[in-house]
Amino acid sequence: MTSAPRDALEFPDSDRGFLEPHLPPRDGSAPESDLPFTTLTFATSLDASLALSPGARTVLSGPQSKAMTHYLRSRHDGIIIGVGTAVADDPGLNCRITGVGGYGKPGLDGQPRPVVIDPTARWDFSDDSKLFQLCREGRGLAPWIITAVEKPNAKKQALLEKYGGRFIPVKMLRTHTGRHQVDWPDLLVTLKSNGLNSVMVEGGGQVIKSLLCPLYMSLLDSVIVTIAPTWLGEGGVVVSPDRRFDEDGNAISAARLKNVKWYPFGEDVVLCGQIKLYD
Ligand SMILES: NC(=O)c1ccc[n+]([C@@H]2O[C@H](COP(=O)([O-])OP(=O)(O)OC[C@H]3O[C@@H](n4cnc5c(N)ncnc54)[C@H](O)[C@@H]3O)[C@@H](O)[C@H]2O)c1
Ligand SMILES: Nc1nc(=O)c(N)c(NC[C@H](O)[C@H](O)[C@H](O)COP(=O)(O)O)[nH]1
Repeated sequence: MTSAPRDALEFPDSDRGFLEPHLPPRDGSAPESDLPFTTLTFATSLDASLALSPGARTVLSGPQSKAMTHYLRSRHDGIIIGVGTAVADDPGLNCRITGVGGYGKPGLDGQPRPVVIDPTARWDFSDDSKLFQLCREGRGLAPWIITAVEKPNAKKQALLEKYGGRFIPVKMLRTHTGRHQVDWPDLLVTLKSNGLNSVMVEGGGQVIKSLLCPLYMSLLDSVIVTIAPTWLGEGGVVVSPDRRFDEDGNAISAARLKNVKWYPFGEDVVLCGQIKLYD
């Protein structure tokens, strides 16, 4: 073991057991499936906000649930975020649990692949971006950027490739409001065929909303939500999927979990479950 960096987090064995039924199998996802094991995980306030505003990095998780999120990162091959989160947070998207590669262990074993959905390749990353600092220090992997642009900016591409990352062009649909919409099954199949047997989707709001729709929610194998005891107030980035309607036109819930377990964790509570599918 090499010594762990100062930002290393501890996540004791005694805290790990409860998560096991909600995690990808240790030997990878079902080999016969084209899809990776897919977990939706995020932290929310009591008023369903992920952040104070779309551009604001907002700490919600307490120390224990933050360490839990990093443990989840060690148990997935990839982390998916939207470009809004990349721009707002300048994230590291690595795993900082003691014992993984770069945190007490040589190599990058246990480090997930960051995957950023960026339809127009607008993320203006540079050598100073946190992700690349971590790559230089041997503490994280370079991102894959999922884009609808066929020929992204050559300078950005060179920088990305210098660290072992890349742009992955995919076909995207457009919503009725003109927004890009990734074809989730297609993206997940692409990620699995590139070696990611499990992925966790961390957010932000638009990414989560796009998954929690009738067309795509069945792709989720597991949902793990940290609920922090705070209200962020109006103007936050809210997790609020589109409503569904029954055959009589009455509004019904947008999505619901089944097999639910609640675990108090420090001052937070961690909610684990699976998407309940409707007929
Ligand atoms: N609390 C948490 O767990 C958590 C997690 C992640 C992000 N956040 C916060 O959320 C905020 C960002 O959320 P947001 O909703 O503004 O941005 P986002 O991260 O969801 O990114 C939005 C952008 O990503 C792309 N995108 C998203 N979904 C897509 C899809 N299905 N198809 C194609 N492109 C898609 C689009 O370009 C869109 O403009 C930040 O403040 C961040 O700190 C919090
Ligand atoms: N679990 C969790 N609790 C939080 O309080 C919070 N703000 C996030 N946010 C999720 C987001 O996807 C990434 O955590 C950030 O983008 C930063 O990532 P890093 O920590 O730099 O690796 N996630």
